[in-house]
Amino acid sequence: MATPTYLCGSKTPCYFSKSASSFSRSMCSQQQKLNFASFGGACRVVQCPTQGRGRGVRVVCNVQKVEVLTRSEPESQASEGLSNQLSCVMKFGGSSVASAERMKEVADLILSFPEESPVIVLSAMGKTTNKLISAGEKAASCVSIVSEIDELAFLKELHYRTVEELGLEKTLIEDHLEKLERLLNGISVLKEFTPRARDYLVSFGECMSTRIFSAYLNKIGVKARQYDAFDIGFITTDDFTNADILEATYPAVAKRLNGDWIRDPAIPIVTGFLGKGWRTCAVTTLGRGGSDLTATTIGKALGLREIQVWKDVDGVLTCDPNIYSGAEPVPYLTFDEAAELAYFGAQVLHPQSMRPAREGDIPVRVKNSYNPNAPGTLITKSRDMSKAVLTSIVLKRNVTMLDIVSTRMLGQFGFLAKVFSIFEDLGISVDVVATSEVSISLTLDPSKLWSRELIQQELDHVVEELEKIAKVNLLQHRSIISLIGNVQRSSLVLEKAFRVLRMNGVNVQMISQGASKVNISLIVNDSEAEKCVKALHSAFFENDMSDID
Ligand SMILES: Nc1ncnc2c1ncn2[C@@H]1O[C@H](COP(=O)(O)OP(=O)(O)O)[C@@H](O)[C@H]1O
Ligand SMILES: N[C@@H](CC(=O)OP(=O)(O)O)C(=O)O
Repeated sequence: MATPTYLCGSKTPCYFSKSASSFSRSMCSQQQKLNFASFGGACRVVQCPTQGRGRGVRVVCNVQKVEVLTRSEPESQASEGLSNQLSCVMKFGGSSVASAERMKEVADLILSFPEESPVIVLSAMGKTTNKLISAGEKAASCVSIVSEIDELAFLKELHYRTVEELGLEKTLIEDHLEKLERLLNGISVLKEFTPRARDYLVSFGECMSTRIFSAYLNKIGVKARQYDAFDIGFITTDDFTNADILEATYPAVAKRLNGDWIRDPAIPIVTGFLGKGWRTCAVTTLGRGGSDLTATTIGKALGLREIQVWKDVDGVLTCDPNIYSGAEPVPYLTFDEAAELAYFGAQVLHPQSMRPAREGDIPVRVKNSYNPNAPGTLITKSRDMSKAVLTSIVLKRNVTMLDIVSTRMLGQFGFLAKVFSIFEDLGISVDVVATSEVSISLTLDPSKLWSRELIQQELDHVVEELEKIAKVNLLQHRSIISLIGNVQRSSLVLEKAFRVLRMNGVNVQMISQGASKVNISLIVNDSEAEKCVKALHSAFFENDMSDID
């Protein structure tokens, strides 16, 4: 490690200043090489202890110009360099905090924005949530000796190794891992894995990742404070595995985070994905990928300047990179576009996450924690649509479609109302709809069905109820291809899309372009869907568009 040269040529390290928020370089007489008590590659507001004006001189470094010489052990008053207001949210998903190495990189990344006082939202490490769910399923079904469940051993090893590699105490997560094992034992005895137990079980992932990361920041001298979302006012419905945030959350979260920040500034490290059911007071989860929603909720609650969601891709892409590796980042999106995209299956954002951001009118930036210099995607209320045709193609697989034809003659009224009241009574949400006076084609939202794991019984029941008033044709294994873009130019989009589909021998079974100004949905067979997405991507994003412009 290079020998540090301290601020103003001092032989002792510089101290972090109290409440310094402005830079007064002129106060520092010597402009030589500075070490601003850097941590993790970033520099912060510091105080010069030896400079002529004595302690209390406030200096904010210009990060670009500062040469970082050491990762010095900082002084206890590190947090005092933080500004007097929280400024943004930075959410890091599981892929961003999958290992000790990644956590160090994320810490460096956060500290490379010294002008920010962020709220950090973290997901569970890597695939922890999946592992917890399969551990719960095994405990409930086949395995009687819980300690033999592979996933439990994996999670223990991952978390203890991470703690060790970060130079932290095992005790930090020991309690959680012991409690986790006891919980799995309970599930194994009962042979029952209810949605409520499932939410409590998966909460261990975020509870541990945030404790580890917060302890690491404190270790490197950045004052941080861990929060469990269910303890700081994230109040939700009691819909375990898919809970909705309730309004009371916003003032409660703002009061807690702002209050603590004003009293004793420390970077808040909040568990993503989790809440507390308002009736049951039990831990709930916000649906898979729900940490994005935690981030936007905090952004709105605190009225922050920006919400950043850090992923493992260069932003929202023109299609799922797992379907087509040539997908390109989309630089700008509106909240409406992003919401449709997420709702119709783009895994990159949680379907509900745009709502708080839109309500609070807070820009959301999707960035790549593996490639921070990539510009990412900026999501705002509006953007220049004059040149926009198609923004992104989204695929939602394994969708169930229903063709419902009234058994009565033409001219009857109330048919649509009757059909939809059946769905309402059964609590099933409908995705895409196309209607005539006597027939309806629609698709059912699979996530709603999956989350309650009642797929077949529920479908049978739906059909049974509908058959009282109509002929019903149930079609499974369908896909929705959503063309997200400028529906003001729908004729162009449709002309090109249908030409591509015809050339690929694909028949569209249903089409919907409704009130949404940004989405045209096409239903095709699951087996043809990927081929369609690739062909559409190639036609819209890789070929010359002049023939349709
Ligand atoms: N249109 C899309 N744009 C970007 N990523 C997408 C898209 N569709 C699917 N994905 C997938 O979403 C992943 C990122 O979302 P997610 O796994 O929730 O990230 P994280 O765990 O970091 O929050 C990407 O790795 C990519 O495979
Ligand atoms: N850990 C949760 C919540 C989440 O948001 O995760 P990620 O940000 O890694 O998608 C999940 O896997 O669903």
